Amino acid sequence: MKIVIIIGGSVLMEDSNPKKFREYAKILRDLSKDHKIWIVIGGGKPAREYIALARSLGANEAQCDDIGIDVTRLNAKLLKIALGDSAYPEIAKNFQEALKFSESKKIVIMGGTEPAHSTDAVGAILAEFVDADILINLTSVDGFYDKDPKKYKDAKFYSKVTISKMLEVLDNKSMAGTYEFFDRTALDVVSRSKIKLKIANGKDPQNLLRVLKGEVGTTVIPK
Ligand SMILES: Nc1ncnc2c1ncn2[C@@H]1O[C@H](COP(=O)(O)OP(=O)(O)OP(=O)(O)O)[C@@H](O)[C@H]1O
Ligand SMILES: O=c1ccn([C@@H]2O[C@H](COP(=O)(O)O)[C@@H](O)[C@H]2O)c(=O)[nH]1
Repeated sequence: MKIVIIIGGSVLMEDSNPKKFREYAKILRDLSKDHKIWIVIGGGKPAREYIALARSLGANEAQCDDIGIDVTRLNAKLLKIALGDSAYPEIAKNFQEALKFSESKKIVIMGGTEPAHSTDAVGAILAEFVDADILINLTSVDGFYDKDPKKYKDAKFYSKVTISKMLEVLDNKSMAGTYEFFDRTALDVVSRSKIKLKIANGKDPQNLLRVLKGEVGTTVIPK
């Protein structure tokens, strides 16, 4: 299978813990023996901090996004180091490179590409570009809820959800560093190409294997 995996910065950069990187590296190495793997890494807290500082120094939104992209690529380099020989030695800067690098049979890693969307959109476009069989988004919550579960204790979990329901519920902001959960550009791409998308909690790296078996997370129905 061709698998594109988005690992949120909220997951990988949560506590600057090398154990998390090593655990992911082991699972990804094993998976790559049987599947073609592309990884997209988000920015997390470090990206928000850099963006906030840039904004307070007078940067415009595109410049703030550009700073965010740099941080996602820095995070991507950390995973590349953890993966060692199993990873392609360069971080892909665009989709053409991601496809070309995958001819090496190594795991290909990306961060952001250009301003005005999040790494969720990068993952969705990459999945479209390489004709992936599945797109997996590993984030800091168990999947989609009818409202933000970090703000509302009574939020209801959805094991299956349509894109139109997600668009109804999500408050999709479009300022640098504020794209939450799964951004609108990403949802549009998933919808137009009917990409098989699953969203799960990546804080436990083993969930990557569980989500592939359909044991955890939310399955997004492209309607
Ligand atoms: N309806 C919802 N269902 C689930 N989570 C939601 C919802 N609305 C808002 N959220 C919030 O979305 C957040 C998940 O996105 P977040 O931007 O934190 O992570 P990420 O994309 O995994 O990482 P990063 O953006 O840091 O790379 C969670 O913090 C959650 O509280
Ligand atoms: O292709 C991209 C990817 C990211 N950005 C900017 O970086 C931050 C951090 O990425 P997250 O996916 O939110 O972790 C994002 O909020 C954007 O400001 C971008 O512009 N383009």
